[in-house]
Amino acid sequence: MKVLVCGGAGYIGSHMVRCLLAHHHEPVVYDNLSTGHREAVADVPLIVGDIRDSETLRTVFDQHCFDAAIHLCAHSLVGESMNKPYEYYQNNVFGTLCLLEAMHEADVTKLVFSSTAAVFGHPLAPLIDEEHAARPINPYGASKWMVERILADAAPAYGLRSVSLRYFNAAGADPSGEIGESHHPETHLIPNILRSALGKGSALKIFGDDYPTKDGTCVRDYIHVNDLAEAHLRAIRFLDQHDGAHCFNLGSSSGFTVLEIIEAARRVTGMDISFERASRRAGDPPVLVASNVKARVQLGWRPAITNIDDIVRSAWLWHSQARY
Ligand SMILES: NC(=O)c1ccc[n+]([C@@H]2O[C@H](COP(=O)([O-])OP(=O)(O)OC[C@H]3O[C@@H](n4cnc5c(N)ncnc54)[C@H](O)[C@@H]3O)[C@@H](O)[C@H]2O)c1
Ligand SMILES: O=c1ccn([C@@H]2O[C@H](COP(=O)(O)OP(=O)(O)O[C@H]3O[C@H](CO)[C@H](O)[C@H](O)[C@H]3O)[C@@H](O)[C@H]2O)c(=O)[nH]1
Repeated sequence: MKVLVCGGAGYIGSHMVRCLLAHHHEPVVYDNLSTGHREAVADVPLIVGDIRDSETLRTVFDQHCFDAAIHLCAHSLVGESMNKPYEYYQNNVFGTLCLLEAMHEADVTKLVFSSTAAVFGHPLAPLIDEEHAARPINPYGASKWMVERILADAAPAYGLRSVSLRYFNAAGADPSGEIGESHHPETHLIPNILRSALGKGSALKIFGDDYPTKDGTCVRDYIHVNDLAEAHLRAIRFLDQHDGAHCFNLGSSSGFTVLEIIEAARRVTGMDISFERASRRAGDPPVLVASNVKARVQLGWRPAITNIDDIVRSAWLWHSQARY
């Protein structure tokens, strides 16, 4: 397959590109490099462009015959989205509409979209399945939910086949150590812990230790980035057999507290990682854990890397020798 990977120079996108190559597919990356890295996709065609630039997109679709598109572009920081909602809706909703229109004109009918656990807001159940109500509590989650709604309307109107993959917490890095997570500023927990172990960045802070969880810190479902990539391939194959708009929650179905992740990092690095206790971060739900039953049954997907130390170890390999 020839696959357009929008946002392919980013953290998850660059792992997606490697996964496509490993399965002998042909990825073409489209990315404005706002948070992505040219070095992360050195071996594949990279078109530097913005999804909101319809003219450039049209040229790309004229020049290539794609079997499917994977759309990972977004602004994706929850806290920032509270202060800059226009920018979030502009990039995440308007940008997606530009891509969808270009796909429609080019008759590309299969899309895998990066959605998020943030569509659920404050969860009402310990394991979140696809029946759980979507009630986002910040503009980032709302923008992703709006796109899911647009995809549902696009199916009967234009015949667009789509899968929205709601990632829980993407984590880890490719075992080659050649690509990994590199955001500036970095807000995610595992990179912040490992950077702190390396003496980089500011002191590690735990945001809130008074949540109703076993040790008072937030629980998250960490899923290896290569397992996420694999799910996209399965989603494209699923769309060969199914029309309509579909969604799947992608997680491991087990949760770890912030303190447990720090413990895992201590075991992996052999270092004593110090931290400060800070107040809660606005918009953080106490617990977010996926039920992955639907993805297992309908996509035949199951995470291969489930041990939290293995996930943290793969991230450590990257952070201890990060190339970009
Ligand atoms: N990292 C996570 O834990 C997580 C969890 C849930 C959902 N997601 C979603 O997954 C996707 C990828 O996340 P990531 O962590 O790899 O982020 P990232 O910032 O590393 O990657 C996003 C990529 O999209 C590009 N991009 C952004 N806006 C663009 C535009 N208008 N035109 C062209 N390129 C553009 C960026 O340059 C970057 O390469 C995002 O949509 C994010 O919302 C991520
Ligand atoms: O330096 C840090 C960083 C994070 N945390 C805590 O660690 C947990 C995980 O935080 P991350 O920032 O790593 O991840 P989030 O769960 O906030 O966000 C992730 O999941 C969201 C879905 O809820 C979005 O999709 C988002 O893009 C994705 O990064 C949270 O409780 C957070 O408060 C800290 O204590 N210290």
